[in-house]
Amino acid sequence: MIRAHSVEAVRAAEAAAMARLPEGELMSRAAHGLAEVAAARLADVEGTTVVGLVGAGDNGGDTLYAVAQLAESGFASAAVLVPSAGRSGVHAAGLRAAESAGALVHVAAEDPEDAVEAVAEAALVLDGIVGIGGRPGLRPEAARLVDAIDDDAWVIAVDLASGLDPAGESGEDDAVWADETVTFGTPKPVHLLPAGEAATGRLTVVDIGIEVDDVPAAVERLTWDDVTTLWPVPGRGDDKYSRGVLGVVAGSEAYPGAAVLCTTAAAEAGVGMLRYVGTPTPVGLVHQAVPEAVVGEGRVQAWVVGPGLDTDADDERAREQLDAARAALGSDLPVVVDAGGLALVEGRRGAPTVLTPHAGELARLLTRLEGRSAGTDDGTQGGSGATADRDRGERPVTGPARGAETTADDVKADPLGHARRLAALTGATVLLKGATTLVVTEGEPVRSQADAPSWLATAGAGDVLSGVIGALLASGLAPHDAASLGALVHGVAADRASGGGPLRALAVAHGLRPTVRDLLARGRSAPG
Ligand SMILES: NC(=O)C1=CN([C@@H]2O[C@H](COP(=O)(O)OP(=O)(O)OC[C@H]3O[C@@H](n4cnc5c(N)ncnc54)[C@H](OP(=O)(O)O)[C@@H]3O)[C@@H](O)[C@H]2O)[C@@H](O)CC1
Ligand SMILES: Nc1ncnc2c1ncn2[C@@H]1O[C@H](COP(=O)(O)OP(=O)(O)O)[C@@H](O)[C@H]1O
Ligand SMILES: [K+]
Repeated sequence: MIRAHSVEAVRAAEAAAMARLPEGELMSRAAHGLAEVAAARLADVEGTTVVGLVGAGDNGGDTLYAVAQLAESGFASAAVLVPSAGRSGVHAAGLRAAESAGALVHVAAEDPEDAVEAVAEAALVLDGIVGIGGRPGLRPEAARLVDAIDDDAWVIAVDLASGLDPAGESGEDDAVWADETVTFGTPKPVHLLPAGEAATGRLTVVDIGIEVDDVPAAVERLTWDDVTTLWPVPGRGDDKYSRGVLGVVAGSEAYPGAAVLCTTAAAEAGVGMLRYVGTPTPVGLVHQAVPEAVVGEGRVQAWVVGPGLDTDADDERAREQLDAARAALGSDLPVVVDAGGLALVEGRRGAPTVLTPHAGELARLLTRLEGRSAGTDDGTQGGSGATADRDRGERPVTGPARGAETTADDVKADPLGHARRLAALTGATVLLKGATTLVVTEGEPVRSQADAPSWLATAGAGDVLSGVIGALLASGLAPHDAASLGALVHGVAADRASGGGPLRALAVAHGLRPTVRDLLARGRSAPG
């Protein structure tokens, strides 16, 4: 698992490490790791010129020491000092080190044209304008230099791409766009969250000796190794019932295919048994495509409610299906709620729940639920029950006044904030789908998965995801694990099925079995 820590947690760990290490040791380790990555990359791009953009804080200090090391190694190295205070505005000892190693120094405040020219000529740029002490956005003098970076230059962000919000909460257009980020000690939330992930590029963590293993993460990302740990593997004593039965209420006369995709995915994910509840057309299709499924209600351990469900249909069979959907939501069993099922969500359920909206569905659900709670005194429905947990880097749930409309664009501009609002309002695990899929459960570190190719943005892919998560819930996984593990495996299956080319949802579903098999085999063959 990749674990990212809040700025506050990093500062505390840094203070603890500094108390037991000689002065300057942490920065020296950071700069050394940075310079090694930079030297390797200069070899890759066959470049010789490196420029460090140096800001006012320790991020600039790291960069100056790295520039010094690169100069000593024989690269044509320069430091461009960004602050308006010039030389006196940057890390003094770092500047001395760079100069005595033979690096050129360009002071933007004294000769802006010369500084721009130096930046434009670099094959490799180290962005050391700001790190975890930075406020989002770039000041004009910094932006001018960043604009001068050659399109072909390789950009390494020092700790994080300057201009991004280190907490990854707010999106920021005015930031460095890095090919690569070299961070220190532990990843920061911005590296894993939609607001900063794209501008972060490839991420390397340099071990500088700060200890965060026992510190709660703000954001987590499951990796392939976690499949071995978390995936429910049957034992000798198991039978189909003990492994977990999944009930699926999905598909309709209008959208019958969703039932096939969802049940196929659950079967491919290896669920113990499947029960399917639907109207005649999807029932016929599920019979054909998934002969393993049993049609009709019965005892189950978890439900999937909603893929392809038509909540407007009102013939008798559709009404029966909707009754089954409402009964599942009203039960004390775990439920994955997707698509049409989201329209049936009335607030908090008293049982494990995973809501799997995309941005538009999340916006509609928030608008409806917040509208309903407008003017009531019920704090649990309005989101005011959420508290800040600074250790986890979480912030209080904030948002527009209750009852205001939320749009899909609002959600896309702040996916994490909106997923948190829905989680606070419903008490459910909220899985917000997208290129980066967020899984938010109150009291848990956010999980952020980015395993899928963009080809996965195709109709029906969400129906497949709900089937995988349902299978995991039925086997007894907690909602937070089921949702994030489901997203990981769904993304990896998609990546393999795509192989760089087009993808259809059914191919993702059929790719699940070999994907899980290979990920489990990988764990078995891992050393140790
Ligand atoms: N933690 C660790 O274990 C270790 C941390 N290390 C390193 O320290 C870094 C943190 O250093 P830091 O605390 O000095 O803050 P930093 O990010 O350099 O920025 C603050 C300065 O920037 C300025 N400024 C702010 N916003 C701005 C903006 N938008 N645009 C322009 N300027 C802006 C602000 O000036 P102000 O505006 O307040 O006058 C202030 O002077 C960390 O990221 C890592 O690289 C390593 O050395 C090893 C161990
Ligand atoms: N740009 C993207 N890159 C990777 N995955 C994506 C991207 N956009 C969407 N996805 C994924 O594709 C799936 C789409 O699901 P959804 O929107 O519910 O489709 P449908 O409702 O048609 O089944 C989700 O798993 C989502 O995370
Ligand atoms: K930086």
